[in-house]
Amino acid sequence: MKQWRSSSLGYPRIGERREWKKALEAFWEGSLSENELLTEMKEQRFSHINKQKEKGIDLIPVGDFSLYDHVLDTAFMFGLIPDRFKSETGTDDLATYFAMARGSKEAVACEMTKWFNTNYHYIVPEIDHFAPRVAHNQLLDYFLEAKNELHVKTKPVILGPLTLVKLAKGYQENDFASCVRQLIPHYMQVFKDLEEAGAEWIQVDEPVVSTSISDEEVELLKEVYHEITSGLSNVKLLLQSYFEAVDRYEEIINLPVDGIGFDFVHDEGANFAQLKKFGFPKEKVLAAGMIDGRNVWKADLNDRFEYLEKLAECVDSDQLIIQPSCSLLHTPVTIETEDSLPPLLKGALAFADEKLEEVTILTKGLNEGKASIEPVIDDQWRQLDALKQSEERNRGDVKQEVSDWNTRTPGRKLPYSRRKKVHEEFFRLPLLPATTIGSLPQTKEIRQARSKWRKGDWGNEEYKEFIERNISEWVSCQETIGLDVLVHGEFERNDMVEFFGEKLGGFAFTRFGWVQSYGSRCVKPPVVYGDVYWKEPMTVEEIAFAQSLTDKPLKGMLTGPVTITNWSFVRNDVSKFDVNRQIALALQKEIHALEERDIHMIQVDEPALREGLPLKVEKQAKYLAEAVYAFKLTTTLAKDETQIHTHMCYSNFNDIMDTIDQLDADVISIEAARSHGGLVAAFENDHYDKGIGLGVYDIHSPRIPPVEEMEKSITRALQVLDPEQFWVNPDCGLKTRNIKETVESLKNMTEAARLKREEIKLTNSTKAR
Ligand SMILES: CN1c2c(nc(N)[nH]c2=O)NC[C@@H]1CNc1ccc(C(=O)N[C@@H](CCC(=O)N[C@@H](CCC(=O)N[C@@H](CCC(=O)O)C(=O)O)C(=O)O)C(=O)O)cc1
Ligand SMILES: N[C@@H](CCS)C(=O)O
Ligand SMILES: [Zn+2]
Repeated sequence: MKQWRSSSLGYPRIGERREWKKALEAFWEGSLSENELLTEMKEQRFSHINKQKEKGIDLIPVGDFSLYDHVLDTAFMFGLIPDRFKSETGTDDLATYFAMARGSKEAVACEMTKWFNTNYHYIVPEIDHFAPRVAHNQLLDYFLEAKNELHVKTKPVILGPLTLVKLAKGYQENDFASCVRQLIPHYMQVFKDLEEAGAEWIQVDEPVVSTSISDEEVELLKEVYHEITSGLSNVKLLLQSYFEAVDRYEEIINLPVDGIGFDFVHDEGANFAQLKKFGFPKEKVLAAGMIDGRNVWKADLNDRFEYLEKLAECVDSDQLIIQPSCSLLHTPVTIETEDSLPPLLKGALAFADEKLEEVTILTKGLNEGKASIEPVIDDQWRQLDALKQSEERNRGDVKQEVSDWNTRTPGRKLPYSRRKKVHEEFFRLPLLPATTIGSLPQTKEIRQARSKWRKGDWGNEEYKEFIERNISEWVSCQETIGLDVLVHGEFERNDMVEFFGEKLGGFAFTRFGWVQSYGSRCVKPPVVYGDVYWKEPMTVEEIAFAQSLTDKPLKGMLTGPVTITNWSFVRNDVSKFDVNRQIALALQKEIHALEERDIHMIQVDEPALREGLPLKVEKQAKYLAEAVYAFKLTTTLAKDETQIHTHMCYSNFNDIMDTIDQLDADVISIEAARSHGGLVAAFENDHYDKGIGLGVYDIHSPRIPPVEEMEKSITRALQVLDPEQFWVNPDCGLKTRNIKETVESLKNMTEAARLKREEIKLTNSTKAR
């Protein structure tokens, strides 16, 4: 008699061949009708359910699928539609939904930001005139279609009210509880509908419980779940946490819900330690996240099984559900189609489908006894062990170099105050130098050219010529626009991380290993499977070529060690900090190679530095110290005249100002346009003295910002920053913008810089008189 059950928290949306992305983009371009889109999406939803069923998953989710983003779905379902999107055609139509995500002619899109410490971006709900309602119970539709057409009783998944409000903006901090309370009746309505439709379990995701939460929030959790569950009779609620150990275990396990889901992978043993110490309520179901939902490695099934046996001792039979640690949104779909990976590596990999198989294997082991899964355990262990023993994972030279640095303190030779003088002399830049962040439009033509080259339709020479033609055109375009520091445009790069992954030793890259980054945009994180080392110059040819075309300084472009680590799938047999250091040493050599070719302004991008900040406050200092160490290790050997830039975006930086300072970069460009002066305010209390470019326009929007708007933003920044330290630049790279938008916006930006420069000179000369 079967006792234990398997479950899935969420399945990747994008499809094995990114069918989801392609359908969405075809719809936005107008080549697919709304009906065709919805039909195609339904087919995909069904295929995900069927696949999970075939894998043997007992509790299959619905509501994890989305037409853009699940946070947006939840906000939309509860009618949280900002006034600017309220169209004549009705507020809950598809056009409104996509306008919130992507903007429209009439209204700028909702903000987008990082989903906890992942590289997935969600649409930030806006709570302005807060009047929640159930606009449309989409979850019920999903549940019913699966029940009626596939005869599968699924498990609806929804983002819980505390997390929804926590992730939203537009309310005062002390209105948090009131906003959550106002949502309760509407959540209850959604749950009641599902109950009536026959749902057995509803998974309510409350990942906020895995962050550092306050006493008031814990009290609110109790109140909310007490009220919600008191209105339900048959359907069971499972409160799901992930990405870390829960912060307040004792209180969480006593919430009046029927089951609690824990992450037993990313908790560093803390969930289990608390479970041992405080026990687990007999009447509740423990949903155990046993398989890592965020990496791509096969699990050591023996270890996982023994762990499960220990858990099984703590709960009654029938009370344990086995599942991945989080939604599989963060992993590629399947390893099956990867035909060009080294066999040693492929044998050790598991993507979403394979992870679900691991879940069902563990479940089988519990139900039928370990002997029933012993052959799989052994086979999997052999494959992992072969990789562990491989040369790639045991490079003495790399390990030695990292440990040699342990006795030295990385850092620039001269202090910033002296480097500044050297750089003034060396570059002779005007006041408020105007520059960009690195990438220029990655047009369809560029992507197609790369595709032809990869397929072998184009040879190396043809591709090189094509890239050089783009570089030449854009160098002269940047000169015409009047930018003071130029970039080569990153045309040769598919992605700022994957590109380096393809060139560094110890990395592998997949063919179809895509994961959703935001909306229809995907990334293909490279896999760090061995010790990382520099093989040969990776960026020098293109950058030196660009420099040869101009007398203006050319800013070389590298992706920093922390970002490469955070946006790759990293081996799990050593710490991420070790991987950071190995990558840093490889990049150190790239900086040297750039200097050898007379590139003396080098940007080391670290957009993912803030994103990787641990969710628990007590772990943050160590992470930040390691990030600073890796950055300094990368830049430590740079010559005095080399000006090191860095760039950060996609996060809120106010809380890591000290870290930013400690990086000791000569110049930082940082996203600021979307925070409407919020970041500038952070500098009011800070004594940041190095070069800084607070982004003066939002590159995510196709809108061309007028000169006056950017002038205002410079003026605002100069109220707290010295004109001597200020740089003028957009928020982030321009790869997703088209050529016209880019050129027009940059013209306006340089004009704003010029006008401001004139104004400052005039004021200074008046003062001097
Ligand atoms: C700065 N950002 C980044 C993040 N993470 C990264 N790893 N990289 C980043 O740059 N996180 C935070 C943000 C997220 N922002 C973005 C922005 C844009 C994209 C994006 O445009 N993704 C593309 C895929 C990019 C890519 O690798 N392109 C390949 C081509 C791949 C492809 O689709 N090939 C086609 C053939 C092409 C053709 O013939 O037209 C095929 O295989 O079928 C390349 O340029 O070579 C996307 O389309 O989603 C992502 C994150
Ligand atoms: N240099 C990169 C940084 C993106 S965060 C770019 O410009 O795209
Ligand atoms: Zn950026």
